[in-house]
Amino acid sequence: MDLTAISGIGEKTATALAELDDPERALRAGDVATLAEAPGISEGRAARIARAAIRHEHGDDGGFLATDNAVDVYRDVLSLLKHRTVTDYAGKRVETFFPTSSRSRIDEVRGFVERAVERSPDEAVLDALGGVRPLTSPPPVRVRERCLATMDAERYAEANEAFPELSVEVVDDARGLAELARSYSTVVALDETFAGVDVTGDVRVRPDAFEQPDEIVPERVLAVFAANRESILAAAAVHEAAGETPPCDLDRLRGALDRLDDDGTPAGDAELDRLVRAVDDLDAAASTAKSVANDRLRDAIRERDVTIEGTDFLSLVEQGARIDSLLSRELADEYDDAVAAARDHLVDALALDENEAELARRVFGGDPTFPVERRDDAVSRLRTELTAARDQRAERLKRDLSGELSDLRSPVETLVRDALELDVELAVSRFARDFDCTVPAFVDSEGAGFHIEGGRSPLLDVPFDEVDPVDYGVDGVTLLSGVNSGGKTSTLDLVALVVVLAQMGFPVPAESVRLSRFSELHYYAKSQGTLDAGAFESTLRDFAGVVDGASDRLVLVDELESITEPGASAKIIAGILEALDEQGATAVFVSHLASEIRAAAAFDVAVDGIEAVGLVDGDLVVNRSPVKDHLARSTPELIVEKLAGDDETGFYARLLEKF
Ligand SMILES: Nc1ncnc2c1ncn2[C@@H]1O[C@H](COP(=O)(O)OP(=O)(O)OP(=O)(O)O)[C@@H](O)[C@H]1O
Repeated sequence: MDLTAISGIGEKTATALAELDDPERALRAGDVATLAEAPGISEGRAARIARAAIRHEHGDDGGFLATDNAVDVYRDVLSLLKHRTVTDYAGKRVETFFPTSSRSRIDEVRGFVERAVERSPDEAVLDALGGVRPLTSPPPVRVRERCLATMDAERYAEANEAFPELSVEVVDDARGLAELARSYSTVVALDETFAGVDVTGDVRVRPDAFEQPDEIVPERVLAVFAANRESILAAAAVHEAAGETPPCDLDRLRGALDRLDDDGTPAGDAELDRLVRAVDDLDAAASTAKSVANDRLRDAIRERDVTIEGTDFLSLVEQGARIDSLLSRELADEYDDAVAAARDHLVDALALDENEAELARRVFGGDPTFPVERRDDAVSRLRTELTAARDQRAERLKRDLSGELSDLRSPVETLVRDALELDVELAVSRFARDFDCTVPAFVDSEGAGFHIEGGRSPLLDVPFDEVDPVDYGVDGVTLLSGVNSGGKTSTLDLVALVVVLAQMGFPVPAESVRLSRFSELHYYAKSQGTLDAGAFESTLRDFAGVVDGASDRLVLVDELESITEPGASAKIIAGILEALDEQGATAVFVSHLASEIRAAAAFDVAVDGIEAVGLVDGDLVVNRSPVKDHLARSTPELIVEKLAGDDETGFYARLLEKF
């Protein structure tokens, strides 16, 4: 697939996406998390790219939301959905849903929604979702004790690229390998030619290194799991709380994570802990052991009477012989005791095993001296042994653990991705439940318009459970009249909302809805007062676009008359309605000038009305559902009618006749 064929994806983005394992799948699935793993692609950008790819696949030109006000309605829908997501991921992912005229796209989303609304939002699941994030790749960890070796310059470059964690060295022959083995704990030779070469040290010949990177650098997979531990555990908790079958054994996964430290090193191994401590404490323990020996020997000397023969005394005084010579003769047992105490201390303090204890014993002993000295060469030999044992143990544990985690890597990717997707599905399900939604029915015949029963907009400025259900249906071109504050604007908003949701493939907040699959939505909200000549001209230009273009459009316009003086407005609106009628568009124009427009129009314009059923304590009681083919009485008319009721002068009756 040529990614640059998708509008909005340039060469640079296509190159970044090509770094992913399967960019086409991620694009098709709207998998924002995977797309955002491409270098330099944020989640927001990933959502836009996914949207562009979906449009491309379904042949959608992106023109459905034809006006700013239509876009605003879509934005409102997105925020209702986002409000019901838990993770940032799902917040971005819902942006991959958009209204369209493409039947295949609408059907695709309806399939997804059908599954989603089956989900019952459960507090425990929502809680667990709070800890789930898309998996991240930590920066490469530098591994100093291992290197790669090759004789081939090309392989050298490849290895540098594929293994940023390791040094890569060029060698000429087996001798080169042997030299490297003296500086590194492990040397991994990449060339087949080294197979069978006998070199001292830990040298492994792995021509398959590029296919098995986790075996060569077990730190890599360990780092991924350490960096994403919380998210992985949260995703596991989500599966359990939701009763979903996880893609791997969760106890095994948790067991493996328990054996991993936050810094990506193996944890919970008593033997490794012992060796780490022994290396760290070796110097301090050797010094303490020396003090133990000297304290003991000093005490012994203090308590002893030493008899010295005259010849010995003379040789001490005359020849400068050392007092130590007396030690071996007079205090040999005490010296041995002191040395034994030092050795025991060292072995106990470092919890050394049999072989290590053997080396530790060499740290003290030899010819008696006072004070007792430690043998630094023996300490350093012991250190070398302990360090090698520690590194080998760590390496083996790393390899074992990374082998186990490598097997879990792909199931864990699925585990986290499924948990994040569940968040999206739950948001859709909560939306559908919160607003008592139903699945709308598309009517295939052109010009079928829309028919809403029991529609309730969650965007109104009253709590949702106080919204009066509205029934309204229109095919063709219609004027919507009605009392002030009767709900005309709210009705247009409801129609726009229902159509946007339906054409996203989503359920709608109504008892039932039938509608055309509209090609475009043109929504013009009420303008703020009379426009100056320039703004008026540009509005008229806009409407030239509205009346010219794709058929089967839905045009919703709120009180266009306010753009200029009433007389001119009525004529202009009548002209626009005529053009829309000729095109077979579905249109609702809210207006207080219904009679005037009707009189100016060359065809029989339908007029619906939102009627006040009366005045109670000065407040209008309104039937929010427009009455078909009915010019609603205006608020002034109602008030005059009320005054005429108890009128003795005849003045109000006279006014009433004017209506
Ligand atoms: N279906 C409804 N259920 C409950 N309240 C509603 C409903 N529709 C409208 N309202 C309330 O009536 C108020 C006025 O509605 P709206 O602005 O739609 O009336 P309007 O007929 O367009 O008014 P105007 O003629 O002044 O432009 C809304 O702010 C809302 O509080």
